[in-house]
Amino acid sequence: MAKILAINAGSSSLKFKLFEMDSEIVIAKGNFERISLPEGKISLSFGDQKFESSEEIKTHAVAVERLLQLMKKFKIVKDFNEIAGVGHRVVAGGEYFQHSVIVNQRVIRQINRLAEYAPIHNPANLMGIKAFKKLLPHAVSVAVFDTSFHQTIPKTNYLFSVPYEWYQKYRVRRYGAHGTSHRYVANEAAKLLKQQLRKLKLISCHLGAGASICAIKNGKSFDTSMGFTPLTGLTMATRSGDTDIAMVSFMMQKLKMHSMPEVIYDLNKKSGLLGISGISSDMRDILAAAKDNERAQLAIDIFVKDVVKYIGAYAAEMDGVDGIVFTAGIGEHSSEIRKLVCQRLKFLGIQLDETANQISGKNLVISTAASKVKVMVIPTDEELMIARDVVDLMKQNKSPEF
Ligand SMILES: Nc1ncnc2c1ncn2[C@@H]1O[C@H](COP(=O)(O)OP(=O)(O)O)[C@@H](O)[C@H]1O
Ligand SMILES: CC(=O)OP(=O)(O)O
Ligand SMILES: [Mg+2]
Repeated sequence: MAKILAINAGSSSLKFKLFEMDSEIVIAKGNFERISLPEGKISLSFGDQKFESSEEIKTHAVAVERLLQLMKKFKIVKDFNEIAGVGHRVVAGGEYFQHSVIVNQRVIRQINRLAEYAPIHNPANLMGIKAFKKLLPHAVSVAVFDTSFHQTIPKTNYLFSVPYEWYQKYRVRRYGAHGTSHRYVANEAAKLLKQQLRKLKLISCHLGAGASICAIKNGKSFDTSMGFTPLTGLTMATRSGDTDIAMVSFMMQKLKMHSMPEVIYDLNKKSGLLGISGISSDMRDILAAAKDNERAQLAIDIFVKDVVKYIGAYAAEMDGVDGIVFTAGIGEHSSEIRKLVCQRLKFLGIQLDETANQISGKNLVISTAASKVKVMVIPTDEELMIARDVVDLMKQNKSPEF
């Protein structure tokens, strides 16, 4: 038995869970939301106690600092040395990290090198790793990569149609992201449907601030919407999703920018829901404004269209689909977006159960019994997957705690 901390830094959030392992009991959990937006939100729960606060959270570094402060203040652990292992989500592992690993100096250097593969994520992930290594030097530190699950994608689906040498020499290819989440919900979906995962064709829609869709065939990632970096695929909170990259040099000239990365920064940080609506990157703000704001409505319409487009494409690629899963911030909580998507999937024989669709944050089938494809809401649990990987690695390394 040991206490394991799982840290999940997303683009707009920092989530954590403290587990008692192997029992998987959650001792404490929390979410730092709306990082770098007005009205940041902190919510923690531990035992029967709760703490909530609205405060500005400028960066992920501020969130980590505040988390440590609150853990001390509320004595979430009596002594930090009780924590035997800390697992961190790392978005990009390239082809280098096919599985989770124990972090050492070499791993830190490699994650740093891979920052170009996830420029707005890997640096925040690394900052978390370093902060906790400093605080808990004796705990085993583990990196769990978003890209690992997608290593099963066949070449036809991961290669871009660019000179083949780009892949051979420089490993330019589709890596995808959110793999830990897609892997988790696929397993839960099979349980919910009481079927064997290896016999199912699933489409997992991870719709958060970052959003990606994954075609999962026989339990394995078969295709996914994110590309070389997490910039492509769907319209996201601040990311453009699919675009024509020829616009990059064109816009560099028009905006009198000095380098391509400046334009790519705008595609990562000023585009998507924020870029279209002009009001916010947060779907909650956009839904609230849409009634009398044409551009907010347009942002919703484009987001929904993208989700529908990828579901259609992946159903075609897999030659059918048995189940569609909605997960992550928008997918778990917005019945409105789920309804808008499902209304446009009637051609697949999908029928939404409007009452079931009111669910938020709980595993549930939200399609009717007659629906040809089962639609599900499954709250993701990247933190649990991270904690399990930490324990597995600790056992392999014969850590005394296990
Ligand atoms: N009730 C809700 N309705 C619509 N969108 C929501 C709701 N709750 C959360 N969201 C959206 O979910 C996003 C955060 O998703 P999450 O998966 O937690 O983020 P991250 O990508 O940072 O991990 C927010 O940007 C917000 O737009
Ligand atoms: C990869 C990615 O987009 O992650 P997040 O959704 O947490 O921003
Ligand atoms: Mg996330």
